[in-house]
Order: sequence, then structure tokens, then C-alpha cells
Amino acid sequence: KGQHRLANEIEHIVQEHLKYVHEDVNHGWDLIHQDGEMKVYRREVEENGIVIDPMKMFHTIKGVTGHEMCRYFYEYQYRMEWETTLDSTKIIEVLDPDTVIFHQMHKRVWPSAQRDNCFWSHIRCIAKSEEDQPIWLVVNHTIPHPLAPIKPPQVRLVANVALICETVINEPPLNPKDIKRENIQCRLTYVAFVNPGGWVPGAALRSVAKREYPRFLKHFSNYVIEQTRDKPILF
Ligand SMILES: O=S(=O)(CCO)c1ccc(-c2ccc(C3CCCC3)c([C@H]3C[C@H]3c3ccccn3)c2)cc1
Repeated sequence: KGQHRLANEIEHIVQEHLKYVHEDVNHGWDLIHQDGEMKVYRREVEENGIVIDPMKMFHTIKGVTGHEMCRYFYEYQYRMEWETTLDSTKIIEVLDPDTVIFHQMHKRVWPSAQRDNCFWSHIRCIAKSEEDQPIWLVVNHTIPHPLAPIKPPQVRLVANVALICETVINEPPLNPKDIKRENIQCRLTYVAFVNPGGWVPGAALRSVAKREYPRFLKHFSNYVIEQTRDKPILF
């Protein structure tokens, strides 16, 4: 398998996420929002007076697979259909079919300056045991890039985000071909380490994050449910 220039960095970041995905959120994380199956946790962290609170969300979505959730989260062509916080998105480099570099302009969120984000995005399937469904994940991680120069007054985000999904099949029928969408669900963990890249009033950022993260996950989940409703199941 061709090793591109980011292969080692990506391997390291992916392994880090896999190490912490099962971390116990009862120590040091505050449950700040719950909506049905969705639970949103936050750790309050500041670095040089800038709020960089890690966010962690857990959700169970009926009728879709982890591969479907990750596919719609990763693929460029769907991005503007579910991402409501963007003015634009562009692929500036393709390293392999599972690894691309995006440059995105976020909508301005009062009272802060407009943010942009240049990040590698990698999708991967991790086989578990024979009988278990595989884990699918997408990691988005900031990286500088000559084709995405920082242009003040825009502020460059620093973000390390992972969507890690497993597929659960309830009462698996003898023949896997008979599996229906009502028998499947996706259990996902979403973690986001976002440094806004420049000063934002802490209280304002905390309230924007508290509102936006759950909204994003609910909107994105509903989008995938709608997109996959009448399509064959993608395991
Ligand atoms: O999952 S991703 O990789 C999807 C990439 O298409 C992702 C998601 C979210 C962000 C992001 C970017 C900017 C902000 C802030 C910082 C100052 C002003 C805006 C926030 C905080 C505010 C929280 C937030 C959460 C969700 C959506 C928008 N806003 C989050 C970056 C990447």
C-alpha cells in the first residue's frame, strides 16, 4: 500500500484516538447536554487564556451503519449539504482515496473573526473479530499547506476531530442478506479538540459550542438517516 508523506503522522493520530475512545467520561468530563440517545460531554480547559474545551459526544442512531455515517462525514460531495457552519469547502490535495486535505471557511460566529480550517481527513475501517462488525472512523486534523496560506484577518483554527462508529445488528437473521435497517444501529463517539486559533470571549465560545455541537450531530445524523433510508445497507 503506497505510503504518502502523511502516513506516519496519520497513523499516530488515529492510534491516539483509538486509545482514548473508551476513556471513562465520569472523571473530568461534565455532561452538558442530553437529547434522547445523544450525550454531550465537555472538559473545561484554557490555554493562555483561550478556551480550548475538548468535546466528546456519544450517540446511537437507528437504521444506519457506522460505515454510512463515516462515508457521509468524509466525502467532499456531501459536505455543504449537512455542514451548516461553512461558507466554503475545497479539497486542495488528494493523498489517496482515503486521505484528502480540505481547506474550509467557517461562517463568522459573532463576536469572533472568521475562521478557516486546513486539515487532512482520513477514513478507515478497522476489522474487529470475525463475528463483530468492523469499526469505521474519520479523523480530521489541522495541517499547514502551501495552497492554504493564512490570510489575516481570517484566523486559522487548530482542530483535531474524530468520528468513531460501530455497527450493531439486533437479532441478526441467519442469512446476512435478510438484515433490514430496523435491525441495525450505529453507536458513535465524536471527539473534538478545537483551538479557535485566536482570542474569543470564553463565555461566548462556551455557549456557542454548547449550542452548536449537539445541533451539528443531530442535523448530521438526521441527514444520513434521510440519505440512506431507501438505499441498500452499506456495511
Ligand atoms: O467535525 S469537523 O472536523 C467537520 C469539518 O467540516 C469540525 C467541527 C467543528 C469545528 C469548529 C470550528 C469553529 C468553531 C468556533 C471557534 C470560534 C468560532 C467558531 C467551533 C466551535 C464553536 C463550536 C462549533 C461546533 C460545531 C459547529 C460549529 N461550531 C467548531 C471545526 C471542525
